[in-house]
Amino acid sequence: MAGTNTLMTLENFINGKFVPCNSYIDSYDPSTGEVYCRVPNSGKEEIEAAVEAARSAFPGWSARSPQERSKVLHQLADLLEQSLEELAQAESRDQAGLISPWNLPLYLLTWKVAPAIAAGNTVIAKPSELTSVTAWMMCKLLEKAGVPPGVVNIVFGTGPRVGEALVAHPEVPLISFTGSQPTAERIIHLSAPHCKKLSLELGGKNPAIIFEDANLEECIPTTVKSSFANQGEICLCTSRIFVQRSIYKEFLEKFVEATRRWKVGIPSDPLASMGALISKAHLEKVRSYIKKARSEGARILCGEGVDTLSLPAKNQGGYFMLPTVITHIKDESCCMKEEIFGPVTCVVPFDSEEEVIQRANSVKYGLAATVWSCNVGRVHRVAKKLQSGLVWTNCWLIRELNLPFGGMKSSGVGREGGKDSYEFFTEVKTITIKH
Ligand SMILES: NC(=O)C1=CN([C@@H]2O[C@H](COP(=O)(O)OP(=O)(O)OC[C@H]3O[C@@H](n4cnc5c(N)ncnc54)[C@H](O)[C@@H]3O)[C@@H](O)[C@H]2O)C=CC1
Ligand SMILES: N/C(=C\C=C\C(=O)O)C(=O)O
Repeated sequence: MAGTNTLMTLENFINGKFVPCNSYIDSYDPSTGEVYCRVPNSGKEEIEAAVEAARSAFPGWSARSPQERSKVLHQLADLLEQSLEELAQAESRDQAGLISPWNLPLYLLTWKVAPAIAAGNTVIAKPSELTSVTAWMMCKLLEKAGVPPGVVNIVFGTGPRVGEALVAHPEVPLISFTGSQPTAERIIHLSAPHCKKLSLELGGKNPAIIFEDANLEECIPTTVKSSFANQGEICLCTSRIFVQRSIYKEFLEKFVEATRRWKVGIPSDPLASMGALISKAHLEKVRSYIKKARSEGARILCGEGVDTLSLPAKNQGGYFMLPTVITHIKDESCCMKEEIFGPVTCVVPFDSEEEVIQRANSVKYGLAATVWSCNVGRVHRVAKKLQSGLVWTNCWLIRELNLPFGGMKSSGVGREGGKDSYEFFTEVKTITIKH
């Protein structure tokens, strides 16, 4: 870090060294709306240097045995664990290549970096310009962990400038990206001339299907969490809740009551379940969906425009909003079709199993779904018919990192995690020897 007034100033990490940049962009603290850090505005020049570093480091790193690489990764994991509190503090401040988004910054970065280098690759990572701090903090641990210079290079900056320079570089053969579908389209376009290998983890419009025999005592708190965890800014969050008509009224009353208890607060508030959204522009985008729903005749049962949010004076400029529940909305509404990526969820009734499967599958996305029922046969039947890369039944976000992770349809291409990451980050070679 270089000191500039009181603002934290990040530097790129290339070939094992922190390198300053010619220009910088401001990064905002979402809980106050104030600039708190400057992030390198890197471009082609920095990508050239990072590619050269990664290329030079590759022969040595890939020649090491898996056991040697594993030792280094375990050392890095231990160091990250020792810095957990510091990293959590930093991430709650800006919360938020391998091209990663802003919503789970360090998790999504390490989720890609670890399997890539474990398999013997060298990497260039570009974290989101909105949440770069914890990636930069991790760079400080790489040398200590024994990661040789050039094996992990981190270049900060915007998507159109440095992201595109990385994606289009002819010597970068493989891209793992998590983010939005329009950006994925651009990455496919830019990488097509080089036939690059791509892994794309994109958005979702995830349904929760709640049958009349569901255990509501478990289903309601879990569905509040699946809708509003991390401000609804997780690609796996629920945003369409289908409830069987016979329990619709009871479910809604209890769900709205539980949503009102989902406390919005500042990062230091230990009772808060939800903080500020990532940016002013994103907050406005999320609010615009609620406005649209209202104009279509939908009802807002709690949250935005209905309840009052009280915040300390210094956080009045922060990007906060209340968790919001929408009902009386048509399946054709953009709120039921598009990824909002905020603390907004729609609740609608259904009558039959066939009908709800068809409606749940009627969007372009196919990432995650939950199914709630005590009938084991039904749970299996429905889970099988859902067009969804991940289905949780009577639970949400139970994660085993070795299981395949990824979506169908517009939710992505490929799977990551365990064996799938290993296959993505390696090439199979067939050698036929005649003797
Ligand atoms: N995992 C997910 O499903 C995520 C979905 N989103 C969705 O995307 C919407 C917009 O969020 P953004 O942060 O703008 O997502 P984004 O897709 O624009 O950004 C994700 C990453 O890609 C980079 N990027 C952007 N344009 C690029 C380009 N042309 N070439 C290479 N890299 C590029 C960004 O700098 C960032 O590191 C959200 O509202 C949400 O709906 C956002 C983040 C994660
Ligand atoms: N990829 C995302 C979340 C992953 C969560 C998990 O692996 O459990 C995302 O929100 O972009």
